[in-house]
Amino acid sequence: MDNILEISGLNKHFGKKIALDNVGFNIKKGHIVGLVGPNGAGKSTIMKAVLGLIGTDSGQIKVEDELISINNHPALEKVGALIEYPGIYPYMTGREHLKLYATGANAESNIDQIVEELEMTKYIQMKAKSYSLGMKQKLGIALALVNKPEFVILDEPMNGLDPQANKLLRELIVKQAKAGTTFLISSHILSELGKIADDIVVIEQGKIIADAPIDEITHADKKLIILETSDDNKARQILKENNYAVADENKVIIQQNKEVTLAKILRLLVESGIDINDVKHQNAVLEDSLLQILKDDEK
Ligand SMILES: Nc1ncnc2c1ncn2[C@@H]1O[C@H](COP(=O)(O)OP(=O)(O)OP(=O)(O)O)[C@@H](O)[C@H]1O
Repeated sequence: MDNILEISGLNKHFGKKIALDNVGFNIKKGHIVGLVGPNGAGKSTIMKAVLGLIGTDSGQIKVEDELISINNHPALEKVGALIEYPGIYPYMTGREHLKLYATGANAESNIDQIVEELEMTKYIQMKAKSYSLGMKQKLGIALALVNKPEFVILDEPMNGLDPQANKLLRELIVKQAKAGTTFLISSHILSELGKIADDIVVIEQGKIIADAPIDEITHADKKLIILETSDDNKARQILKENNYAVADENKVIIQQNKEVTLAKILRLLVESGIDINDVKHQNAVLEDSLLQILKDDEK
């Protein structure tokens, strides 16, 4: 079986509010999947349903081919999770928290390993009441990972982390995914998610509106050409008159593809008396692609 998670036809109401509307998607083993969408779209609700923390009205969730519900979650022994704010007790040390969670014969060495990997050694023996937001967040991530689960669900794991901690977390996630661990991660920090995700699932108002490999979502095959010219306004106007799709920005930005080549664009502009001062290439970033997907869906 290739999929670690299979969700189909999932519906959930909170009173009259539809939180999940016929949600379905699968996650392949060893993949890092980003779950993205606006505030209140339904990301946390999906994660809680997968963890059997909330019931749903209808639909199916399977982890490792086993059905999950609020009353039945045998497969969840293989799952580690950080959902919203980690439950942290101020008068316990970080290490005591990890001891509460760690199970199995290798519990102590697993604790040592995750503390070292997340660079928490300096403060792991201190009471959690002295922890900063980022230190608490790291402890929450450590709790999700300490038992080396096969499937990890992280809701906004980058919250409160500084750039160095973010990098550490990214590297750890990629390393574990290479070793076979699967990740479902929600984050509003798309620049961070975009660096590690294999696949992206986009949710809006409870509906899945896109579900594809990240290269497809960001059109990695189509680069942007960014020009600096002697007259950017005139350059944009000429390109538009010649049916090129030009972004309405201060710069001159055109999406490159098989038909739209740099050579054709430069020739057209130079022949129109415009000097080219600089040419840059840029891959579309996840944030822009997501905004476009949400805009298209609105239409
Ligand atoms: N316990 C609850 N009672 C009532 N409404 C809820 C409850 N939990 C979630 N909702 C509603 O369900 C919808 C989806 O919420 P959810 O927390 O899943 O969104 P989200 O995508 O995680 O948002 P964010 O990015 O802001 O964290 C929202 O409209 C929210 O108000």
